[in-house]
Amino acid sequence: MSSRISFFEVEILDCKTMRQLCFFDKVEPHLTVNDVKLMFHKCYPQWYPARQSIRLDPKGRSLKDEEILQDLPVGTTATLYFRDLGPQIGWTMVFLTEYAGPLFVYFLFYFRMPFFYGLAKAFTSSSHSVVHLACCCHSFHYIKRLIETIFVHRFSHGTMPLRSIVKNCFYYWGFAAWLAYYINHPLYTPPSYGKKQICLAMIMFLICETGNFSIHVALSNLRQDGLRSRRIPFPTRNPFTWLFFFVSCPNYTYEVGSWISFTVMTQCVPVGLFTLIGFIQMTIWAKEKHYRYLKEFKDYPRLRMSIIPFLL
Ligand SMILES: CCCCCCCCCCCCC/C=C/C(=O)SCCNC(=O)CCNC(=O)[C@H](O)C(C)(C)COP(=O)(O)OP(=O)(O)OC[C@H]1O[C@@H](n2cnc3c(N)ncnc32)[C@H](O)[C@@H]1OP(=O)(O)O
Ligand SMILES: NC(=O)C1=CN([C@@H]2O[C@H](COP(=O)(O)OP(=O)(O)OC[C@H]3O[C@@H](n4cnc5c(N)ncnc54)[C@H](OP(=O)(O)O)[C@@H]3O)[C@@H](O)[C@H]2O)C=CC1
Repeated sequence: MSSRISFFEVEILDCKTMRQLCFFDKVEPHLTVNDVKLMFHKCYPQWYPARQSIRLDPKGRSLKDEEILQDLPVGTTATLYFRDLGPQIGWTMVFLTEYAGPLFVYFLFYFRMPFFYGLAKAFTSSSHSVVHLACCCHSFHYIKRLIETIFVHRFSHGTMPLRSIVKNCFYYWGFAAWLAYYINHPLYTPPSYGKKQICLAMIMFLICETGNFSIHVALSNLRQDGLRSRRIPFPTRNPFTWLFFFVSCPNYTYEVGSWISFTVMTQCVPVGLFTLIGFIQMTIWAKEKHYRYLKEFKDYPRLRMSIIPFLL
């Protein structure tokens, strides 16, 4: 550590080419990585801070914005490496686009706009109660996600890569249209076991939605002090969070549960496919997150799996 140095010299090299991009002398030691990013941004206006990854090692981890220069293991001349993360989009914008889209798309089919099922069926309504129930559940799910995005989540990164939003929107918007087309189709047939199947699925759906919400609140509470670091989440007094005893990402477990319930309720193949792809993606993320917890926290509870208790 270089706590006795009065000023630093900071050079920033390109991660890939090792070319020097800029050099600052007389940099105050108490400045943070974020301050360095702002200085770098002045030299390169196209690379705003959220687009920058600043590292000590070209292949190492990105430094956190709040890390202080004098606490870094560097000499009087700090050599930092820059990587362009590509265009970024704010989280709130991302989620609003991702979740408002399916909500809107679904209604187009529910209200049977003239161009979907022909003019004769335009603006007619299904005689099956499950179709209306499915619309309520689908809308409830995405309205809940919108509310959580605005009022519950506390994200660590300010932004997300633009490419991710394209992928996510393709998935959400595309599937919303596909499954809404079949569920609201005039020839749609209700589930084989009728009311029993629908009621059971509805109860499961509500349990999973409540569970998912409870986990989001528990995760958000881990950052009540305003710090953006990751901590070990533990079960709280809310029984829905007790799934933390068994898995690292119970919010994903509940999310998959909601979509399985919706599949059972509607008995519709595209919904099942949507659920399967979501499950695969969430399993990949849950495993990555689980291994990161194990690496980062030596006292991480050993009983936990990634997404499915005792299995996966
Ligand atoms: C009919 C239609 C069919 C379609 C079929 C398509 C199938 C597609 C399936 C897709 C399913 C998606 C469903 C998703 C639904 C959701 O709602 S998910 C909720 C939204 N969340 C996301 O989309 C996750 C996006 N998040 C990320 O991409 C990452 O969190 C992150 C922003 C990239 C940060 O990663 P994280 O692991 O948290 O951080 P690090 O460990 O620090 O970094 C890992 C590497 O990523 C680089 N990086 C970090 N931040 C950014 C950034 N803002 N932009 C770009 N890159 C970033 C970082 O430098 C690391 O890279 P390396 O240095 O190379 O290791
Ligand atoms: N239908 C589908 O296919 C999918 C649906 N989803 C839904 O979207 C929701 C959000 O997804 P996603 O963002 O991937 O979920 P995460 O669990 O990764 O994150 C949820 C929130 O909690 C924060 N967080 C997570 N872990 C910790 C921790 N250990 N300490 C402190 N804060 C933490 C995150 O911050 P940060 O990560 O910024 O640090 C973020 O704000 C899911 O729960 C699910 O309901 C998600 C994926 C696919």
